[in-house]
Amino acid sequence: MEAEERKPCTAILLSAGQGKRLGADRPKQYLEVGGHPLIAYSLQCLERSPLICQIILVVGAEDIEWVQTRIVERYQCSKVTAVVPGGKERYESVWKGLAHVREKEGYVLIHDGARPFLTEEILERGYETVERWGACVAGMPSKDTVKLVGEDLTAQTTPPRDRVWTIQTPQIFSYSLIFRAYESLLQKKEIQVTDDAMVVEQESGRRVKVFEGSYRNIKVTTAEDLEVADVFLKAK
Ligand SMILES: Nc1ccn([C@@H]2O[C@H](COP(=O)(O)OP(=O)(O)OP(=O)(O)O)[C@@H](O)[C@H]2O)c(=O)n1
Ligand SMILES: C[C@](O)(CO)[C@H](O)COP(=O)(O)O
Repeated sequence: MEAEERKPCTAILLSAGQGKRLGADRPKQYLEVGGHPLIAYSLQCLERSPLICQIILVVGAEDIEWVQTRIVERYQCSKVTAVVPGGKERYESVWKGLAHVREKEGYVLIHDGARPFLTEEILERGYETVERWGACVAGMPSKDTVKLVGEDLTAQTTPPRDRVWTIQTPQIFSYSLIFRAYESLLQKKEIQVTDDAMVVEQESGRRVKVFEGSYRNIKVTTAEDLEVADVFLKAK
């Protein structure tokens, strides 16, 4: 399909986390790895992609100015139309980003700024999937056996491994679906969600399709992940 026939897709790049599990002196997405801040890698991939029309960067309130000059201007990201403050939890940051989407007839792609290895191939696969399903997430088959474990740390059940996928970002939805799902979520008193697909599953009952991400598309969460990211970047 020609690019001009395609619906516009807005990216929300999440960068308002504090990186507590990594415990560096600043949020992990701003640590320099391979000569650039981690956030710069996925940001540049989104900037270059013909599939993305607008980028919304959601950052800590205290980092807005720094991100504007040291990231957006340094990497000449002309698609970034808004650098906005996030919330305490990831879902709050997504909600704040959704308020700045211009193309309400199109798609919204949500990506973790702490996942530096986004590629055009992943974006292509995601876009093709969202065109068919309206809601999709990147994932990969689990290489390990997964067990649900009780509070006493005894194994309770072992789901068949060929049905277990670990879920990544990007997660892509039609704007109306994700906006309504988040609007409904935020009415709740108790909120326990760890990704955007969960919000859609819970609040709309819609099935979310999983498409192939990449085993390289890791999220930098702990210090070991930073070492892995460094190795991947050196191999590039
Ligand atoms: N309130 C939050 C929390 C997370 N994120 C973003 O969501 C992504 C995935 O979150 P995670 O790895 O959990 O990052 P942190 O919240 O920073 O990590 P931690 O839980 O260790 O503090 C990251 O790009 C992070 O910046 C966000 O925008 N707003
Ligand atoms: C959205 C996500 O990256 C999918 O793997 C993940 O759930 C984020 O979780 P975290 O608790 O913010 O690390």
